[in-house]
Amino acid sequence: MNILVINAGSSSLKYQLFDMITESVLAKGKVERIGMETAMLSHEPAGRSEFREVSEIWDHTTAIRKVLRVLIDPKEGVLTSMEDVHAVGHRVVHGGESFSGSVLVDERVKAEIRRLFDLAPLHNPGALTGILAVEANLPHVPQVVVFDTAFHQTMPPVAFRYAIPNVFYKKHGVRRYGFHGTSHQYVSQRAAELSGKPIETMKLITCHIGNGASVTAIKHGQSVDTSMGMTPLEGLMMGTRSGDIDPAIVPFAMDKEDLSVNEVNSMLNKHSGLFAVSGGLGDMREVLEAMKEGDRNARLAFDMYEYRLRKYIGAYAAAMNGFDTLIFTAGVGENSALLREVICSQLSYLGLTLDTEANERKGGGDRKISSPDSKVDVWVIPTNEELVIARDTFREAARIRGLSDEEAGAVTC
Ligand SMILES: Nc1ncnc2c1ncn2[C@@H]1O[C@H](COP(=O)(O)OP(=O)(O)O)[C@@H](O)[C@H]1O
Ligand SMILES: CC(=O)OP(=O)(O)O
Ligand SMILES: [Mg+2]
Repeated sequence: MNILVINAGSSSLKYQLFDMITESVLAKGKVERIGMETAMLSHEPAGRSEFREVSEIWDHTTAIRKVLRVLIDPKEGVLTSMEDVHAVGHRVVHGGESFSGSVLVDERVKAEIRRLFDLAPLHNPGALTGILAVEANLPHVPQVVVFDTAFHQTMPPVAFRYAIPNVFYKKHGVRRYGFHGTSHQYVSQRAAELSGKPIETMKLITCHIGNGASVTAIKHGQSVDTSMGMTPLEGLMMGTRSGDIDPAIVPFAMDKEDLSVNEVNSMLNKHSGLFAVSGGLGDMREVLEAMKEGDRNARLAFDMYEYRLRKYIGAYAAAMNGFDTLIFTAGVGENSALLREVICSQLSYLGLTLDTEANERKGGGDRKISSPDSKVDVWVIPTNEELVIARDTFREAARIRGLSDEEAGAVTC
């Protein structure tokens, strides 16, 4: 069975095609700058060189059509016909309180994703457009949605409620939802597998540190608290997002700088974080480079970023009465040995000791970076949200066909 996984943003769309017999990636790629004359498709068939094409792509329906075409292209493609796409899985950022797991797309699911546009205006509209575009191009193929919020639905009210009047929760769904759930779940399960311990006995803190960044406390396999909130703005300092601030700053800034709701939202989501403190560098690689050259603003940005993450780790240690496993994942977490080292050097009060050589060793893959006598195991585990989406989609697609996983893996039409 071949599963196409789609992660649709507002102006871009990433995809991966999996063969579920071997869980191997047959091709992956992305369409960027959707809605412009210079939209670009980059397509990477496994083991072959990347193919790029610039053209006008005005909407997601056309973008998906382009992706399907390149997948069956005689030269660049990896499939013989569109019939070879057996199911499609989508990443949807916000599932609200309605979804605690992945579901097959139907009219109710689409309506619910639409209803949640207000809570995730940057993410949910693109996802729904992606679903409708697949429907238009592949009308008979089952589609499954996997929500960033689903894994965090196990959080107790003490973690998910805000201390503001009830009406906001009851009437408008104002509460902590948490995001990156697919990634937090994947790396925690992977750490349990690699350690040979049942996850039901473990207390983990998972740090997903990419462009967007969040930390999660996972007790016995369940998310019990996480740093992102009603939207992906709360919590850690990020590339261009502020993370936690005094809420009184919002009306203050609106008043003093005469900002509208949209402007203040944009200020906090797109012009804050590393970008604001460093003076224009929103990418951690640029911040690290500038720091090396002695740039003091970049240094402060890095120090704040690290300090805030370390405070969350301390908070979640308190929330779970200790923890046994710390995981770093996503772009910064997987690649910045410096960030990991600075954080871990300040966690020695927990009996945590780093194997500095293992921490600095280059090369991807899952790796333990704590020393053998450390009281807390520290892992770097590359995240793989697409694989989780493919697995969930596979399971749902097999279920509706009444097939076992083994029978479903062998499906070729
Ligand atoms: N070698 C590296 N060292 C430090 N940071 C890195 C490195 N490679 C990538 N990053 C950072 O990872 C971030 C992007 O992470 P990623 O997980 O790909 O983000 P997203 O999926 O949210 O777009 C960027 O800030 C980038 O600078
Ligand atoms: C939810 C979220 O912040 O996602 P991303 O990190 O992909 O922006
Ligand atoms: Mg990401």
